[in-house]
Amino acid sequence: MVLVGLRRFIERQLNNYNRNRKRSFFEYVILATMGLFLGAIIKYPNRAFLTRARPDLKDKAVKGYPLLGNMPQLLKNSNDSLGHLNGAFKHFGDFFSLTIPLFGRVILVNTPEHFEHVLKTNFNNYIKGSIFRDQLKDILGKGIFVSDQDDWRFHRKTASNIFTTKLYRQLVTGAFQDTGLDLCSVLDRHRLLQRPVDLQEQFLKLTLDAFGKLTFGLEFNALTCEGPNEFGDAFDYLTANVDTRTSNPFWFLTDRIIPGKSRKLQEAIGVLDKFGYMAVEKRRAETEEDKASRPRDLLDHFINHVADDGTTLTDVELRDVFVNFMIAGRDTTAQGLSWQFYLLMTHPRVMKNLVREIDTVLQGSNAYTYETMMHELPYLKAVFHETLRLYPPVPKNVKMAVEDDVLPGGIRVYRGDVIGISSYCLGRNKSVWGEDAEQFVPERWLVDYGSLPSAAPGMKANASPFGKFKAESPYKFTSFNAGPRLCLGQTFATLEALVTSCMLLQKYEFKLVPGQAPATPKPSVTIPMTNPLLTIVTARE
Ligand code: HEM
Repeated sequence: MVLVGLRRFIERQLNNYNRNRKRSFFEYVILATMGLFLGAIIKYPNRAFLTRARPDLKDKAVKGYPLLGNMPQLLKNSNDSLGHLNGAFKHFGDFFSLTIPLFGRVILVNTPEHFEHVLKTNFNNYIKGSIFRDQLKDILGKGIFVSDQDDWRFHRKTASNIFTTKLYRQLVTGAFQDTGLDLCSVLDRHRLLQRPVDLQEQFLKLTLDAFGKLTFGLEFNALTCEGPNEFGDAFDYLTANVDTRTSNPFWFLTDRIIPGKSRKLQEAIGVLDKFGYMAVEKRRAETEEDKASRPRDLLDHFINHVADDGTTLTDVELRDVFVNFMIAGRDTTAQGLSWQFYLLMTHPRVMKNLVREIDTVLQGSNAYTYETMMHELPYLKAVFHETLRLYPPVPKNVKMAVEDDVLPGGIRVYRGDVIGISSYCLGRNKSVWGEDAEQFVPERWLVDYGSLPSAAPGMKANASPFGKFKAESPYKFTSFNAGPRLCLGQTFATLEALVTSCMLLQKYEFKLVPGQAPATPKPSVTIPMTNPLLTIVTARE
């Protein structure tokens, strides 16, 4: 249709020209628009409009389309964006560049030196920025994940108050065991009915219950109540749908055009709002007596904050705190546990070693103390870290340059450029992790592994036979981020995952339901699995 119209229009113009006839105003406008369009195509033959030509990146630029740059490729590959990103690094090496309309130039980097530069050395120059904020503001509001500079400092400082060793000591012997026991009841029910269980679903319920209660005083009871999980479902819908905004710069239009999408988004956001405001309202209504009867939690710290000018946080700001922390505390650890159990079930040798370590160290007890979890189970810690290396719950991230800069290796960055970093790709980079980078090998995290006889002199009878855990530089293992914005919940998440793993592996054996396709990451801002993790659970002999 458009092409036929265009052809007729050109024919008419040629006739007019031959007959020396005057053109209408409308025809002049169309001709001028066509001229501008043609000029723009000549100016931006293979990159997005309004982006700067970068001859210095010629060999590192993914060839794009006139005016649209690399947007068509991103949209085409959006079902496996991590796989394609990883493939591009394999092709281009340590860095490459894309252009996207409205987002501008994106430079993607993939070495520890680049991560260190962006996340620490020149931290102040690389902010979340307006593109990222706009994409997420209807969900995350002005919370910690989308804030920069003073706003971010306020959130970080206020939240840091709760992440103390005292809290961790209480959690490992209290709340984490309580939710672990609830999960065991669910597994027992499935076991007795000989029904497979979706472990991914159950881990999401576990972290929701633990985090909701500990930080905002909300009893979700997701594990103990069967039936739909209103909060969890809304959350999953949003994280999956928001991810498309990173590859589609016109998301603000398409979200409205796709039938029903805008309504569904609003409904899901409404569910988060409902729970957020409920937590705030409940807390504001508490008596002094109620307050004294429970430990201070995250919401207390934010609700009691008084700024220098005497103002306190509004309900909307507290709702944003709620949503940001729920996304941090629920999805990440649950996904870490899901991928860990998947990898254990598909690597029986590792599973066997891990069960041996847990049995040796804990001797059948539930002495999940802070010290035991942090220092006496090196193989378990290695398994968890190796899982997060291959399947980081925050697999990709972007930063925006405030000023011109030069990255390691001499890569020029101009103000407004976007820097893309991916823990998923760095974790699979062979020049960083070795030829076996894409294999699941927990032993890479251990020292003295295999060199100690099982009962070496001076060794405790219940010491782990697997040596010691060796932490990596946070710029090489970036799954918890690094620098000033290092994950605030790193120890919290590690302890929750370790206690839960011990409780489950002491009691049960886990086998994948046969015939399932290999697990793959589902497109999302985090890294859920595409399909349920259907598992057969049996009691250990
Ligand atoms: C395996 C579990 C977890 C992983 C892999 C993880 C990873 C990360 C990553 C990569 C970031 C940086 C995100 C960004 O800048 O956009 C981050 C930030 C953060 N995480 Fe975690 N996280 C985990 C669990 C948790 C938990 C359980 C909590 C809360 C208890 C938490 C609290 C936070 C907070 C508050 C931030 C923002 C820090 C800041 O911007 O200063 N995380 N996390």
